[in-house]
Amino acid sequence: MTEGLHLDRVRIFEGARPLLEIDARVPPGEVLSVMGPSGSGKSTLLSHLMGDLAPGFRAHGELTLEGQDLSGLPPEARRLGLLYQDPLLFPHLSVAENLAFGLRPGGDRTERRNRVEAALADVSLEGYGPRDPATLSGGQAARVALMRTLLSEPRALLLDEPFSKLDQGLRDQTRRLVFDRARAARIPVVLVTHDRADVVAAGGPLIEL
Ligand SMILES: Nc1ncnc2c1ncn2[C@@H]1O[C@H](COP(=O)(O)OP(=O)(O)OP(=O)(O)O)[C@@H](O)[C@H]1O
Repeated sequence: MTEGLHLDRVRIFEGARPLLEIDARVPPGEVLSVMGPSGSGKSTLLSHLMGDLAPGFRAHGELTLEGQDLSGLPPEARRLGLLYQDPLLFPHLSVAENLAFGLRPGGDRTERRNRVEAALADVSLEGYGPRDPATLSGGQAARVALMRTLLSEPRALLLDEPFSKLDQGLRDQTRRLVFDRARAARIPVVLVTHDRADVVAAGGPLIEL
């Protein structure tokens, strides 16, 4: 099987200290959940997938996405989407400009604007384009961040506790949105979380570090 994301005997060391070892296959549209105590290396694993390990860490093993070996690729060539706890919208750009930032190059002005507007409508934020991101609620900002990431057409989605700051109702709604979108786009997802409810909602396998 060459589809999806494969982590084959991936081992990460912090200096000489073994930090983690993981072996997993994530088919398109499926969510692999990763849990573990603080400091067990969950965020480091995502950095490794992004091709952005901090100095002092090294990794062995193979990372393959859609049959392509990721190891030799710089972060931007991997085309992965990463969402954090904080939406990290650019404060000096409007909501629409934040979304346009996610768009891949190409298409004329009208087409790009239409795609941004469609993305806003998709998450019930019609008319929010000109807004300053600072005026958005937590849930609205999370939806904009998700759409900005999806507009970049990532080949896989990496989630670092993206729901943990949302209140209960919003958390359920936002995670459903993320998982549904990933399934529809058939992109594999790696979800780092401390919340068992995320794992249940994700419906895929769980690895505990
Ligand atoms: N940028 C960095 N530079 C140096 N060491 C780091 C860096 N980021 C993390 N570490 C170290 O790497 C190890 C793993 O940390 P990591 O953040 O991956 O854990 P985590 O499982 O994501 O923890 P948490 O649940 O608290 O977010 C820890 O020993 C931590 O101190």
